[in-house]
Parts: sequence; C-alpha cells; structure tokens
Amino acid sequence: MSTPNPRPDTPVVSVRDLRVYYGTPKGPARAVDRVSLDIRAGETLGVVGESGSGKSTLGRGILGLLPEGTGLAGEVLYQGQNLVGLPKDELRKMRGPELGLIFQEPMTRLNPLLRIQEHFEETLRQHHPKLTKDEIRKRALNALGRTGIPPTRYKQYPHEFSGGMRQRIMIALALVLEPTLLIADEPTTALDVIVEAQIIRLLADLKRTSGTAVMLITHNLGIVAEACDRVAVMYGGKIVEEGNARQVFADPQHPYTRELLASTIALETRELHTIPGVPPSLITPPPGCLFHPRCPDAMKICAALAPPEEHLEGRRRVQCWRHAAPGGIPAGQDAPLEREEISVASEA
Ligand SMILES: Nc1ncnc2c1ncn2[C@@H]1O[C@H](COP(=O)(O)OP(=O)(O)OP(=O)(O)O)[C@@H](O)[C@H]1O
Repeated sequence: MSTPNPRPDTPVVSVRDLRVYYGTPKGPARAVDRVSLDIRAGETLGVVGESGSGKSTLGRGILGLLPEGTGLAGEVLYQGQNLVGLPKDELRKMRGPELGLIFQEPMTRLNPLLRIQEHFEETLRQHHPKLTKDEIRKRALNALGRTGIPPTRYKQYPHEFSGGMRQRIMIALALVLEPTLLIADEPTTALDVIVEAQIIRLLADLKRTSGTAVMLITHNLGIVAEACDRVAVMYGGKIVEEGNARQVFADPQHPYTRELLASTIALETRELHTIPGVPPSLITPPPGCLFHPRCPDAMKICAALAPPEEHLEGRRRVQCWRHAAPGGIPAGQDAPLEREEISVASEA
C-alpha cells in the first residue's frame, strides 16, 4: 500500500534543480537543465512542449529510469527522501506501490504469454506477498472495473484486446497498487479520440478519488486543458512557464507558450501557424534565452544573458526577460533584437 502523504499541503514530490545529461559523441546533451517543480496530492501537472524539449527525460529522471551512463544531478524529494542517488534496487521496490508509471506502447509492456489475471497476480504478489488469490482477484477486478474492463475478460490474453483496451489494462495495473505519484507519458498517443477521452476522464477521477499526484506528459494541449490543474511548459530542457492551467492558457506570459498555443489553435482551425525556426541544440545551445532566436519579442539582452525566473501571483512563474523586475535590464538592452541579429544568433 502506498504511504499516505502526512500533510496534504506539502508536495508529494519536489524536484529541485534537476539536470539530466545524455552522453553523445559531440558532447553532453542537456535534455533536462535545472528543472524545479512540485506536485501535491490530488494534483495533476501537465508537461507540454515541442518534440525533443525533454518531457520524457524529465519523467524518467524523476523515476530513475534513465539509460546506463546518463548524467543525473539535483534532487527529487519524494516525501522527504531524495531519489537521486538512491540504490537501484531500492528505487525498483518503490516503483509500483509508490511511484507508478504509464507509458505508451502497451503491447510491449504486457507479456503475450500471460493472461490478464496472471499480470495482476504477478504485480500484486511482488509488492504484497501476503495477499490471497481471492484478495488479488477482488483488487484486480476493482481496478479493471474503474478502467471500464468487465470481469468476464479477466482470463483473456493481451492479444484478445484492442489497443485502447490494452492501454486501459496497463493503467489498471498501475492503479491496482495505488501509487502516491503517477507519471503518465503520452498515455493516449495512438489511441482514437473516444478512448483518449475515456482515459483522460479516468486519470481525472483517479486524483479525485485517491489523491494521487499525477504528472501527465503530452503533446496535446487540449488534454491538459481538460485534465490538468497545472501546466509546465518545457523548452530546450527548461521549464519556461508554469502555473494554473486555466490561467496559463487564458493569458500566457512566455512568448513560447503563446506561440505553442497559437500553433495548436491553428491545427484545430486548419489555419497555418507554426513557430518559425527550430528547437535549440541541447549540445551547443544558443547564448542567452534559448528561445531568443525564434522569439517575436526578443530584446538585445535576450541574446546575451539567460533570463531570471520571475514568480508571479498565484504559484505562477516565468523565465523571460520581459518579466524582469524594474531596473533589471541594463540601459539600452531592452531595445528589440534586430532581425539580422536574430538570424545570426540562430546560425550560431
Ligand atoms: N538515450 C539518449 N541519448 C542521447 N540523447 C537522447 C537520448 N534520449 C533522448 N535524447 C535526446 O534528449 C532530448 C529530449 O528527449 P525527450 O524524449 O525527453 O523529449 P520529449 O520532449 O519527450 O520528446 P517527444 O515529445 O518527441 O517524446 C532530445 O533531443 C533527444 O534526442
């Protein structure tokens, strides 16, 4: 059984200054660069950003599921304990009952030779060896029921289910252990929109009924608007804006968030709006703000110095020079970045 959070207002997980560097032949790629965030009990944090911005790496870094040799530094405080540097077998024991995870591609995670029943038996016995077969069945059917899978299918094999059903089984397998923190990485990619809506509803129910803290990694801003309390926007391995999801969507404070939202709306209305330029190199990032080569609001200082993180009202923060405190930008540095300077910077 998961450990109850002793104080509901204290975060279930606090990530501080997390850095994840992948070794590449050209040097380290800073896939997650000094990320801090908190998730409280019963809260769902959506993590959004373009492909390659470091979303999955952040989720895997929190759970200690990175390839051998990956550089990991900073803190992941889970109920007061730092998971960074914890021995692998201790982390493995926590995965499941404390730290749940759901990935896409359910077929690669379910064993085709085992019935659904056996999957539940294996999962539950591993963490609760004293449970009887009857208790396991009861818990499993309850978790399956919550995901809309009838008890009549308990003895079937994975190949007898559709992709959406298999994903629900994966979610049920995560839920049955009642994790305190659940990280769901693109859980609905490759599913049709109806199944997607069911799964999102399920995740929303989960936090309401069991107080699980959820991190939902997705490309889909519509899902975040529907299912998340808070949203963190990632760009080039950093969280550039974070806050209440409604407030961020209604009134984005970072130019990147604004552009990301505009490109999503454009997709829905079939207009053409893409963010010009390409995401930054994580090996040789541009100087200053990582977004400055693509930013329509860039000022001179943006090409020279990384922006400070400013805390706005209501647990909201943004890393953008436009929000610097009065007097924070040296004279003349707030002039618009010339176009020529923009293109030079983006070639750098
Ligand atoms: N094992 C690895 N070795 C080297 N680089 C990697 C490795 N895994 C990921 N990367 C790089 O790290 C960066 C972040 O990748 P990550 O998968 O975390 O991004 P993402 O935002 O989740 O992208 P997507 O939305 O496409 O899943 C990318 O530039 C990616 O190429």
